[in-house]
Amino acid sequence: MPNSATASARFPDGFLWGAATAAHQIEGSPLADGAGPSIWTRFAHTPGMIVNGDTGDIACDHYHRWKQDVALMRELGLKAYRFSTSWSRILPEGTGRVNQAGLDFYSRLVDELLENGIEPLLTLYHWDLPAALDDRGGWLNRDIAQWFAEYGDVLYRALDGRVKKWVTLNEPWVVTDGGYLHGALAPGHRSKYETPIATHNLMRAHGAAVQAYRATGKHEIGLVVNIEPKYPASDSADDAAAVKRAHAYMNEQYLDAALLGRYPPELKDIFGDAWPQWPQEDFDLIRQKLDFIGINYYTRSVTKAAQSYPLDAAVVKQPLGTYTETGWEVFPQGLVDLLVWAKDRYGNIPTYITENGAAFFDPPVAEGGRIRDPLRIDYLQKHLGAIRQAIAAGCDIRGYMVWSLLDNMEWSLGYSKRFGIVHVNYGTQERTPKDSAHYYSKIVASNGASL
Ligand SMILES: OC[C@@H]1[C@@H](O)[C@H](O)[C@@H](O)c2[nH]c(CCc3ccccc3)c[n+]21
Repeated sequence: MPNSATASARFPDGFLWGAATAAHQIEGSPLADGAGPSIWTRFAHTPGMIVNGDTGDIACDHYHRWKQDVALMRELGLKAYRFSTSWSRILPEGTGRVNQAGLDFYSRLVDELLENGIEPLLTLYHWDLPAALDDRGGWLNRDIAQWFAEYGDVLYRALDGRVKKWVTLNEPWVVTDGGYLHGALAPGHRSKYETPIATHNLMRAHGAAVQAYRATGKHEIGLVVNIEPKYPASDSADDAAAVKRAHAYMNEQYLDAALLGRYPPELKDIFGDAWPQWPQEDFDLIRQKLDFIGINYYTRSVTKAAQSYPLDAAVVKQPLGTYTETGWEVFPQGLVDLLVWAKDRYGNIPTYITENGAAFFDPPVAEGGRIRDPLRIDYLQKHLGAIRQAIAAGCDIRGYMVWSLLDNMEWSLGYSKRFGIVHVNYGTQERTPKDSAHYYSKIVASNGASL
């Protein structure tokens, strides 16, 4: 809990306060103006994959309402906006022919952001792989490193300078664990052999895209990972070993590859004969100097040894814990612990909290358009306090992007979970700032002093 030192800590001048979204979750119109389908267009139209049969065909209709959404960000006083571009809007076949209408959409969005004093943070890949590339093996095909670099290069040449903070990948761990091991996310594979291959090609593609940026880009590029602290359920040796495996698998695997040029040794134990030995030149490609990292933090996992694949570990629900609608424990101390861990392991690289937020059941829009979401306000307050503690502990945290600006399509959970600080009525597409939006707006205006 905060002490006199941390309570007096403050957010540094110029701290970048913003909100985050992702293309497939808010845009809708996935095939408009020459865009090609992504694996999420396919996955959502595959019966049984998404709760209630929801799809991203309309979502928040941001593809048409982008100007009003930027005006909303302006009203909230946001300093930055983290969004992702849809690879298959830009390159409908994934490589080769550029769809100018797709590029124009993002160019107009960036100009509108800049005209409203909002800094764009652009994520190249937030899970929506072009279906045409999945047909060619997708993340299982080593050629994807060049395909991804080519895609990045198209955007760098079109937008660098207006966009000064670039992100290659959003959460490679989720892409592989969800898309290739457990199958809950597109492309819905379930293979312990494919998972490490997808991991390695994602990281090779990350490296190739950073290399391509260094050839023409004049600003900053980084990687976004989701990390989740693992705490032992007991002081038994088995639980300690389970924590070690879970921590290596989720928290160390991708940052070690990108920043240290190696995978944690536990991965070989975890995947056994499914863990390939990769050539050194792959790590030379993967390990590229980064200007920053993005950390997406939501919760922690109290972990015990248990029969499970591949970790032989299980999460232990906390009887006295507070949980969100997605079943994640509210545990802000975990953010402090992990930021300090990352500082010590990777040498205090500039860090943005690129996602943090919660889904709670929000009441319907009350008279006068008010939506009371006290649990989300409490969640944000506690986690912003944790960031302030981490800064006081010496972590170089440069900014915070709340997840999410808008209620949106929560992947396989469809529209059943609402993470937005702004409510979306999917029938009318009306946006209504929740109490948490007004709370966050004051935080931004006071650089966290009103926390
Ligand atoms: O689930 C809320 C958000 C998603 O809407 C974002 O697109 C994604 O970047 C994101 N990552 C996480 C944490 C990792 C995670 C994702 C999905 C399922 C379980 C854990 C939470 N979220």
